[in-house]
Amino acid sequence: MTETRLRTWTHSFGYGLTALFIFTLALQNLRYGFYELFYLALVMTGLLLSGLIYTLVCRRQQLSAPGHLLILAGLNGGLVAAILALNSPGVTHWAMPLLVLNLLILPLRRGLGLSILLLVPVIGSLWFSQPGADALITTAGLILLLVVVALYTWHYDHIAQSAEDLAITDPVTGAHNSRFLDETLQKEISRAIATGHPLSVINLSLDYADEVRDLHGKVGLQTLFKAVTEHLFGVIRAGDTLYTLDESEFFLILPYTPEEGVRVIAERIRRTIGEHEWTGIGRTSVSLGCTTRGNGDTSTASLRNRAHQAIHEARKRGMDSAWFSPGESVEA
Ligand SMILES: Nc1nc2c(ncn2[C@@H]2O[C@H](COP(=O)(O)OP(=O)(O)OP(=O)(O)O)[C@@H](O)[C@H]2O)c(=O)[nH]1
Repeated sequence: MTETRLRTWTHSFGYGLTALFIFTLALQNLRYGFYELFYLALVMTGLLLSGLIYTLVCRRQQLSAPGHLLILAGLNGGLVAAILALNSPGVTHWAMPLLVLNLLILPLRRGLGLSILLLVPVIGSLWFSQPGADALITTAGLILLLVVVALYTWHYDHIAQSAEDLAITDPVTGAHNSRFLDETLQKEISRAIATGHPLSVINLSLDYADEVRDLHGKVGLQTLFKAVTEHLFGVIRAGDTLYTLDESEFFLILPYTPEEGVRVIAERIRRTIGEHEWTGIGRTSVSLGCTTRGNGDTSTASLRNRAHQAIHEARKRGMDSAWFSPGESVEA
């Protein structure tokens, strides 16, 4: 299940169950003749149902739907106004489902902020209208509920972020993986088209990887691969992104980098890798295929293929070299 769909389900259940709960309170207050509370609960039920409808209408933009903040601010504000106006101690308990709903639906910081804004007047009115011991127990209950739900939300966000990082990261090298390459490259191509800035890429391959594997085993090759990854992270500048494709191939996306720039950085990478003494391996070298986006390049495939072919050209020239293939240009 995607995050968007999961959120649509949880938001719908959250609004739906809270609406049912508050509507039950409305009926109970009607039965006992507390008409002000009955109308308050009815308005809240209406707002909760509008939240449910909004969730279903915006189900494709659930992660960024701004209307939830308005609906929840209305619910929280309405309850605070009612607590202050009605002076009815029982109403403070209605804050409990709202605290949970704020944190279930809004991003953690906003949910926490809104809940604290709700809790301050609720707790104030408790201490004003109830005996100290009762107020203390209810205050402790409300704060405990807020802390537990906030911690749970934080924990969920943390796990979701880790899962997302794992999905786009190579577990051996810590660089991004090939799955994330096309997604990022397409975004960078669109950005380059929109802004007119140059975009270059480098496909980079370890020379003699098979020989390294035969001599030092799979572990030796992996160690070298990891060390070269770290070296590359140290050479490239902020904004460049590095991807590891298989156990001997890398890809670099270099935004805002023209042909002269990619030639400079490719040569720097080739030279520094060739000069380095690699622990357990000794000397090694790389072949690099570079290209810069031409105005005919609108897809990731054209840039990736051209950079890949440029590596073959570099290898034909005897390894340890960089080859640049110019981009495709079309008449405007
Ligand atoms: N994307 C990218 N381009 C680089 C990098 N290093 C050099 N370049 C390109 O090569 C050009 C010349 O780089 P340098 O020889 O380091 O000269 P520089 O004047 O210090 O470069 P900057 O101040 O980084 O622009 C830069 O303008 C960039 O286009 C790098 O790490 N990443």
